[in-house]
Amino acid sequence: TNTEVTSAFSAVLNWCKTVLISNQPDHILPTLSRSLYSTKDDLIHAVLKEDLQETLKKIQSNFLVALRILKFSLDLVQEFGNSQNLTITWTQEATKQFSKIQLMLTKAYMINLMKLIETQSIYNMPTIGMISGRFQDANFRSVLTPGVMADVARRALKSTQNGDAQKITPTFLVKQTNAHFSASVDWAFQAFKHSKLAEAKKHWSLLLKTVKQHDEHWRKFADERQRHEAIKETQFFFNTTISELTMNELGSFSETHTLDENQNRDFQGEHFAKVCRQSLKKDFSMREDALHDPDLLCWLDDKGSTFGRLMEPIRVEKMHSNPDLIIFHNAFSSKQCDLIIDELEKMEQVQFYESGEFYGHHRDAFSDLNASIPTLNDVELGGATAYPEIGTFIKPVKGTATLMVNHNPDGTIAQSMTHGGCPVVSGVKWVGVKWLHGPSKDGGGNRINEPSQ
Ligand SMILES: O=C(O)CCC(=O)C(=O)O
Ligand SMILES: [Fe+2]
Repeated sequence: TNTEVTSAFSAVLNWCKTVLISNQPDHILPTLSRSLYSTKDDLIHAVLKEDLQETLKKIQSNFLVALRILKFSLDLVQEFGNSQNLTITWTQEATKQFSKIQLMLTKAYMINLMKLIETQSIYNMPTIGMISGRFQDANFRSVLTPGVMADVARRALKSTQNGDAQKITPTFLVKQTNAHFSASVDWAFQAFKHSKLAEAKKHWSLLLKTVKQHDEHWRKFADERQRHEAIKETQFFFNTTISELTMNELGSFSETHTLDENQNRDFQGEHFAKVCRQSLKKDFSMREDALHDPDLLCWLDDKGSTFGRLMEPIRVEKMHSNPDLIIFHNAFSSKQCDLIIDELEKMEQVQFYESGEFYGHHRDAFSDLNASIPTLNDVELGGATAYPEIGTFIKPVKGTATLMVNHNPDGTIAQSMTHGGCPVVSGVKWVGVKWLHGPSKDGGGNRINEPSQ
């Protein structure tokens, strides 16, 4: 929840109000208004009319902005407050809230850092490939901002220059960035403050330069074995440290973030990563040996009508037999996809991923049901569904639906249908998950057409 942000903000506003009502010196107001509003009039209007919804929304959606405002206000109190003799309570309150928010930020920051590190490990991808084009987003969200990226890169580079490049493991990065947390936030502030294009570009090119240098070192040390070790280390650190932080320091902020058990990086985890890496490079979804497998075929499905045959037959691709894994390439129109997102969201049957988010390899829990996974948008980069046992992947293309038969004919869960969502690198991913009774269970009610020669 955003209770802390809201009450911290109310504390700031109460102070503003007192300042305004008690006719404070004119030079306080422009400074104050810069932190929240573009003009002094805006500030006076908002505070006196108590028309604060918009500002609250702005602040609640971005901890970095909230933190900046609070930090700024604290400076103001220190500078002008004592002479006004009205700040003791407010200062105490604001300081308390300020530190809470900072902790929340630390946690959000570390989670994002983990996403970055995991994504980089899975794809073995240079950082530079992960950050291009993301600056636009930086004003409104704290997910993988240039500040986070720059910090990772800066710390990695620094350790490289000190001659301990081997220490560039996720644990090292997390420890370092945690210790130097405030420095990285400052960097982010600079980026926000100078959000004019020219300034942004300057920051950006500095960042890119640093990142490039880091990547050269990353490549050197990124052989399979070392990454595998590094990921195990990360997981340990992540599970212990984050939950300690949450329990001991965040108090009422109770949401704990732990990695899904299924994301245990066993040998198959490396397969998952491998298939994800392939998916970034290739455009087709058919597995490598598919052309020689008589069971795997592509055909057009006319949905049982002449009209369907003429107008819009579905292109069907069979990726695996016994049990079946089948792609329906043009199952939905773009408009239908948009509607489906709305509908499934209400039923909580839609899965949403942002940059760095993924769903580790797993088997779906119901042995008697099949999964249909409609892809509801196009993803800029990443986000394929990987099948490590089969050694194939399905790219997320808007309007495609995958049918996955989750069970063997005897009803047991099919090992071969182990799957997971690869990290989204750029863009977002919406997929629906729909559970269906399949042909082998209900005797053919939903039978899909077999290819007709
Ligand atoms: O996001 C994906 O590609 C897969 C989603 C999935 O496997 C699930 O929701 O069970
Ligand atoms: Fe699944």
